[in-house]
Amino acid sequence: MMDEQWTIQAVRDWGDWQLEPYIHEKEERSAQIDYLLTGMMDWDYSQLDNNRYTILEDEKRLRFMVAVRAIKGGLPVQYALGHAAFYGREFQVDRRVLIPRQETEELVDWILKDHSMTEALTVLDIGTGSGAIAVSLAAERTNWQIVASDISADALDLATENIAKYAPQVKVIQSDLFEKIEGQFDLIVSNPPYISEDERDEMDESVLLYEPDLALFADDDGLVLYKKMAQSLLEHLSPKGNAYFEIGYRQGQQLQKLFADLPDVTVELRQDMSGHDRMIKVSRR
Ligand SMILES: C[S@@+](CC[C@H](N)C(=O)[O-])C[C@H]1O[C@@H](n2cnc3c(N)ncnc32)[C@H](O)[C@@H]1O
Repeated sequence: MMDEQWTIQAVRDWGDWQLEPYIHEKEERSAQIDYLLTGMMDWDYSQLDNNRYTILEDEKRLRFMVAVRAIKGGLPVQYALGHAAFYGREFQVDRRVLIPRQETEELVDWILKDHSMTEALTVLDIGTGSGAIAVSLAAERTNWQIVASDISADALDLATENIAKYAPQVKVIQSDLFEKIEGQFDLIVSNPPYISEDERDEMDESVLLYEPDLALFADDDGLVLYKKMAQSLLEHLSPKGNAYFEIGYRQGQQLQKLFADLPDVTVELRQDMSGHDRMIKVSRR
């Protein structure tokens, strides 16, 4: 039974009022509400603006209200919606995987700018999570042979859905770093967990509460997985191959040194759009 008629603008205002005590900045509240509505309606932002006085069907209004209540409890909007935007595509996400971040899009961009479609490359993505990196590369470079790996079977179950949707050619392997990986690759890419335990206090509560620890934290000041990958990197990187890593903004100097100690490589450190050290490329000479 339909009790009330709610326009899009009315639910937007309701959402804003609900979230005000939790998300203090108006702009941030509006961004989350509009992200939720466009995602639910499968609209772009101009459609949302043009449909302000459209009546929202009851089932969608209830879904929106449930999602807003979950966001009030700290649930990231992408988990509430069930998907997140990454490099122009919507990836299914839930609490099994990290929500893919903008900084990681910059890493993908670096790789794509370095390598055109004319090169037929083999690629390994270590710690694929939702599959965001592997799928984006595979969708943009359809002739590349790409393996997506993760230690987490749960993450790989979800990655498999994103792979099926956008890039069914990507192969999936469950592996602790290189443990189950055979052979060499022209490109190795990884955005491993790199947050040190003592950074917990600086982190958003919603990240700590909802995103998987396995995707966030690493021992040895967040460096342990890079150190392990460095040990086997040259065994798995083709001659003239390149490896790209996302890194924590305080880890640039240490990681540059770690990789530069490998024989016959060059190392390049790059900053993200905010000017923080964020990515490293290791090239075999
Ligand atoms: C920071 S998330 C990155 C997810 C995705 N690649 C992205 O950029 O959005 C790190 C991923 O590494 C995985 N991981 C953690 N330890 C690992 C290990 N020892 N071997 C392989 N994957 C690991 C986690 O399960 C998680 O999916």
